[in-house]
Amino acid sequence: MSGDLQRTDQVAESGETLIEVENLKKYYGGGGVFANPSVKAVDGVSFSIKRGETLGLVGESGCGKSTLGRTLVRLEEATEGTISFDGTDITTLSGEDLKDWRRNAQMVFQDPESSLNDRMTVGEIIREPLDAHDWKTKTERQERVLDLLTSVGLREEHYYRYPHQFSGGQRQRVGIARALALEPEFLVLDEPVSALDVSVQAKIITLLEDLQEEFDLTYLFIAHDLAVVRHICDRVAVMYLGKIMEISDTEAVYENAQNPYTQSLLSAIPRPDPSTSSHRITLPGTPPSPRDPPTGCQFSTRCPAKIRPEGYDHVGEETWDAIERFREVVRERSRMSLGTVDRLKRQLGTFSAYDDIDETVADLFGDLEVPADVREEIDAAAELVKDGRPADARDHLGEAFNGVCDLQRPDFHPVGEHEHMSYCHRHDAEYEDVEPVISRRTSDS
Ligand SMILES: Nc1ncnc2c1ncn2[C@@H]1O[C@H](COP(=O)(O)OP(=O)(O)OP(=O)(O)O)[C@@H](O)[C@H]1O
Repeated sequence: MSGDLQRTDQVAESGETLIEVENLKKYYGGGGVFANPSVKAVDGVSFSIKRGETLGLVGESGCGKSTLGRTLVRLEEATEGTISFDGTDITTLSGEDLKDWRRNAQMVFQDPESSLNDRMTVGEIIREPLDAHDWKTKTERQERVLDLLTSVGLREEHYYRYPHQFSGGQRQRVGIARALALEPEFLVLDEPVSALDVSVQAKIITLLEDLQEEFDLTYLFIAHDLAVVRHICDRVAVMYLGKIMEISDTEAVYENAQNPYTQSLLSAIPRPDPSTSSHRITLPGTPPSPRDPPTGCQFSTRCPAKIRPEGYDHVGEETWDAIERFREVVRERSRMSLGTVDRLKRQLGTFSAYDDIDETVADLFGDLEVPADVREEIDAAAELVKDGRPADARDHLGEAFNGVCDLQRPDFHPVGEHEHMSYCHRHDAEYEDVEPVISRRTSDS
């Protein structure tokens, strides 16, 4: 861990920004009268990466990590926003300018199995980008490939072998050598070790760290594995449904998370020191579809610290929790056509047992004390569902129970030293802080 701290200090000392991302969006599809709504894979993110640092990007599957990484290296066109690389907005580059810039930013993919062309030798694979960019002479390219093979811990004689003759770890070394061929400054490492055995993972991580030092590289490190991220990254960004929820120095995020989503993610990791306080937070339901994200905070449908609207102080925590779950059921019903009911029931897991809405209501509220005003709204919504109008039921519940988290996008608030930022309404002075709310709600359950 001391090595990590040292590295953070070095980066902080240099402090020069290499990449500055402003309000970046990447939407897929949409457009046209009959098209489905677009998939909002990345939905307005802003952050920067300093030269020489490793920024980790974590979050559940489908939250937009790969799309963000691919957009940063222009494998995807941004829908909106800017990516300034060393002061130049690269979202508008085209032709020769784009080709020239591409040398600077490369990507290493998760699956070394499928990302390497099995009909080419390892040497050809690594040489390909050099050929494509007409890099120096043929002999110099050959020499460059031999140097790269050594740099990534392979041997010169591997030049004439084929990827299928290699182990997963060796193939990933080839992928890394190829990414380094044109001497880039920036690498997006998209789950570079997730497909490898644990013992091999450590070797590849060490290699990436050594290469970073040797070639002065800047990394965006995308990962599911929070332990790996903690080890290798100087700073971490936490993503949910296309949005960055929190970003700061790695230790600040792991030891002093401010955002309810980050706290939920981290609460799932067993802590080495059981004496430190932590609450296990179990998130209800599944993330909403990026085609139909919530109007307010992206995390509002599952947030353990969600702000209640005024006028409901008389409702107990458990009853309020049941209201939120009921809203989730109705929301899901409003999204599906009748033909997809069965598929949805299977997907919804805990909600799958509820064949009709009365049973759902009985199951969620049966044992609870439900004030009359709440009961009235729930019953009215249940009637609308029975009438085959789940969208009206959803709107009815919205009018009754929507609060600021449902209705408004939060700001990205500074929440501590080292440019620690978090996306949550609770950082507004008028609301109670995240921590006491979560500890109260999780100790009640
Ligand atoms: N080419 C595409 N066309 C349409 N939708 C896409 C496309 N690529 C990704 N998506 C959608 O965008 C969303 C974000 O996907 P993305 O792969 O970026 O997430 P991720 O966090 O990297 O997930 P994973 O960890 O599983 O790779 C998902 O809903 C995905 O289905």
